[in-house]
Amino acid sequence: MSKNMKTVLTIAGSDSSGGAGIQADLKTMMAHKVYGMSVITALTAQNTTGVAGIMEVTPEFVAQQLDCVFQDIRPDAVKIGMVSNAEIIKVITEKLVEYKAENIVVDPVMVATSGSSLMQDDASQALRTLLLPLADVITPNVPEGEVLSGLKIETKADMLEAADRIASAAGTSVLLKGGHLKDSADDLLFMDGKVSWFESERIENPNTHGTGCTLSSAIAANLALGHGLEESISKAKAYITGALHDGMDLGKGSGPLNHAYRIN
Ligand SMILES: Nc1ncnc2c1ncn2[C@@H]1O[C@H](COP(=O)(O)OP(=O)(O)O)[C@@H](O)[C@H]1O
Ligand SMILES: Cc1ncc(COP(=O)(O)OP(=O)(O)O)c(N)n1
Repeated sequence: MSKNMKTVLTIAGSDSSGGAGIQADLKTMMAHKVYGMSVITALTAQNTTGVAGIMEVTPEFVAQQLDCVFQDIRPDAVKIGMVSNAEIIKVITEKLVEYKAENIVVDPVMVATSGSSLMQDDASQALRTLLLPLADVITPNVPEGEVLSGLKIETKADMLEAADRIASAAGTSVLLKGGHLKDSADDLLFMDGKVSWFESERIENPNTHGTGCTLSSAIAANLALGHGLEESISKAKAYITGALHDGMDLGKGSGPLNHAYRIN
């Protein structure tokens, strides 16, 4: 019996194709040998070609799931992904405060790479004012970074300005991911006014479904394992790069990653 098992909770949407959302999060946690738990905010009918439908869970049932988790197995870290409306964001915020949750990673999921919206328009304000300030780190991609900063992001210099702005507004660390830029796949951490780049080669692989979910879950898993934020990001970046390199090819569109890629 392992008494030292670390635990991570994902609060996110379900992806029926298993490449993003809750399914990607739990697979990533398993690959990191931490115990994964899930609070589901929405069901999506989706595959590698896009999102066909969304069924939201009621805020009351999200609260009930959170109570069940926190009153029994306390998570060492929490990852938050798809939270599609303001009421769900409000209830998650209240519960995280009530239970004094630690090591919170928020991936501000707004639009899937396939183009489908995963957040209602009125939720953006609740995200900014309620949830983002609670996070230890938030992990926007370039389009999300543009919405949160109000700036166009085309270069690494733009990334720096946008991350600075988002960090000041939310009062937390920001990992701005560079996967949507053309020439690099470098991610920028803005933490306490300090800038760190996490660099990797750009891998020519069209199968990138769920990269953001996977990265944020890997960061949460590493935080739960006791690593600091920079080390957790560095390890998560190595994991995502390895999984992309693995070259698994499933489905008719942008396929999922091999989450079982071996971690050193
Ligand atoms: N083609 C690629 N080659 C290498 N790393 C990539 C590539 N695409 C994305 N990544 C990495 O995957 C992670 C997720 O990034 P990104 O694709 O920007 O987020 P999202 O999936 O939220 O849109 C980041 O660490 C990013 O640098
Ligand atoms: C249920 C669900 N949650 C999040 C996403 C978005 O996943 P992400 O890793 O940010 O990026 P893409 O898969 O869109 O590249 C999703 N599709 N479904």
